[in-house]
Amino acid sequence: MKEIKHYINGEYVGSASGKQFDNVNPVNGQTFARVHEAGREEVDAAVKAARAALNGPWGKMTLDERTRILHKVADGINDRFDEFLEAECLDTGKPKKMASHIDIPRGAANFKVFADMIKNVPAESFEMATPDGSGALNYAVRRPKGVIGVISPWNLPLLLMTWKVGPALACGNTVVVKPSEETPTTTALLGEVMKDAGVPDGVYNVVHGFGGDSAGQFLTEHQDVDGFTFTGETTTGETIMKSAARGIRDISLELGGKNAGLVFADCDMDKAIEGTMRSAFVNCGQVCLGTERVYVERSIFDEFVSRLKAEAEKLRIGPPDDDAANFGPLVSLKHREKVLSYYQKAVEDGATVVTGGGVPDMPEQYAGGAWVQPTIWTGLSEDSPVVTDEIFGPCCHIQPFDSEEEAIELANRLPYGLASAIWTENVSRAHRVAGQVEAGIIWVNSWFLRDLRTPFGGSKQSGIGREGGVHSLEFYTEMKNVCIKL
Ligand SMILES: NC(=O)c1ccc[n+]([C@@H]2O[C@H](COP(=O)([O-])OP(=O)(O)OC[C@H]3O[C@@H](n4cnc5c(N)ncnc54)[C@H](O)[C@@H]3O)[C@@H](O)[C@H]2O)c1
Ligand SMILES: O=C/C=C/C=C(\O)C(=O)O
Repeated sequence: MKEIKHYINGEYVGSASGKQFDNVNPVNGQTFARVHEAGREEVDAAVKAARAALNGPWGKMTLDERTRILHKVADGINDRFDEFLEAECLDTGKPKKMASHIDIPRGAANFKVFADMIKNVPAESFEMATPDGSGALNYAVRRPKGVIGVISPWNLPLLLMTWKVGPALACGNTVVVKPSEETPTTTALLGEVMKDAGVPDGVYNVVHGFGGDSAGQFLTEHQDVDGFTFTGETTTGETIMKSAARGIRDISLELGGKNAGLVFADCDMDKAIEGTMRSAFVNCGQVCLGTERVYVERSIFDEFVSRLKAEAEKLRIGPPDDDAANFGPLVSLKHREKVLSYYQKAVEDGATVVTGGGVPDMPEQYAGGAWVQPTIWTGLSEDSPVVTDEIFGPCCHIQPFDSEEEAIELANRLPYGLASAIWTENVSRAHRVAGQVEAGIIWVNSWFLRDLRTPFGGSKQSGIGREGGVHSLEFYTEMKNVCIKL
């Protein structure tokens, strides 16, 4: 069986302990690879390699050389597009059609965009007067933050990992990546691309394993890591924040959400249905920005619900290779248990199940997979856990509202604040509501439309800090002010 090893100092290495875990295909529940689990020893070796590369070849490289190499990394991903696609779909079960449009191209773009950006970022300078009349000049330069610990989730594995590694390397840092235990393959494969592109050994390191009492915890506790960038659940973010506090290390946290879609009667209904369909069901609902709460103005509520139901029932469930399929399994049977527990809870709490609510019948060869039905509910109380907790599944609850004020209040009532989608053709309303919804990312008449130069992140319990554009450069560099007395 295939083995997935750590990538440390430019070499694929196994764990000294011999500990391994299964990599399971969610399409059929079968183990297709064994993954080495890092102990403190491997994590330490990876951090040491990253430190040496930072002080050595990578730190000494010119900006031009570094950015040229990062372009080669992007080209390397594109050259091996089909391998990345195959690997990502084996780990996640997602439709190849989707991964070939979103995950893999963004994996490459994340290197190009930030390599170009770092070359064009201006420096700040201030002239000042001094009592002796000679004056002084201040200028600020950016220096790499150092060794960055990157901890990434399983829902968009390559996209979300490179979203951090791209800018981190562009800024001259070195990294130790701990991908999700569910989806280690593309992060491992990227090591080969790094090597071929001429990235010096030790710049990009990968350690595999779980979170608590495993590679994730060992990495965040390692005192020679200068900062952590994490995407995942809010509770994990809290744990990482505590570890990072020791030694005063910086953090960037992109966390969970329970995002609201607000659909006004003056919307273009076709657009609102198409966008809400994607935001609730794409990637089997496993997108942090997804809409699990839909609020619809009462006069169009019935029409909206019946149209969304009709569209959800047209989703084609199937494995990654099925070109007609646009809906894959959840990432794992364990995650399906969690999602199904909310499906059950919705019924207990008195929901009307508009569609779905269970497990689809699948052909024999897929019977062991993590399949679940796309599900829509109405009629729940706003206090039901189904409406307040992030489920991270292909489901949404639709609730009517009567006024703009009420819609905003409903959107803002939870402690999360990641994203929101507003559907209206009234431009004044669009600006007004966008200004009042408490979220880091607002889309009007669209969803998941991404310009990588824009600030990306969550407010409230959905995160700390922003990545994207110059905001990534802020996190991945230290500003140093030099004051010269003239
Ligand atoms: N805000 C965003 O941009 C964004 C994007 C994608 C996903 N998410 C969130 O991610 C979650 C789904 O991903 P997940 O289930 O993989 O999240 P998770 O928090 O369970 O795991 C994420 C990563 O953290 C590691 N980890 C877990 N416990 C750890 C610990 N104690 N110390 C160090 N590392 C630890 C895991 O092994 C994994 O690599 C959802 O909550 C989703 O909203 C947020
Ligand atoms: O699941 C969450 C999706 C996050 C997307 C990004 O971080 C991005 O598009 O850069």
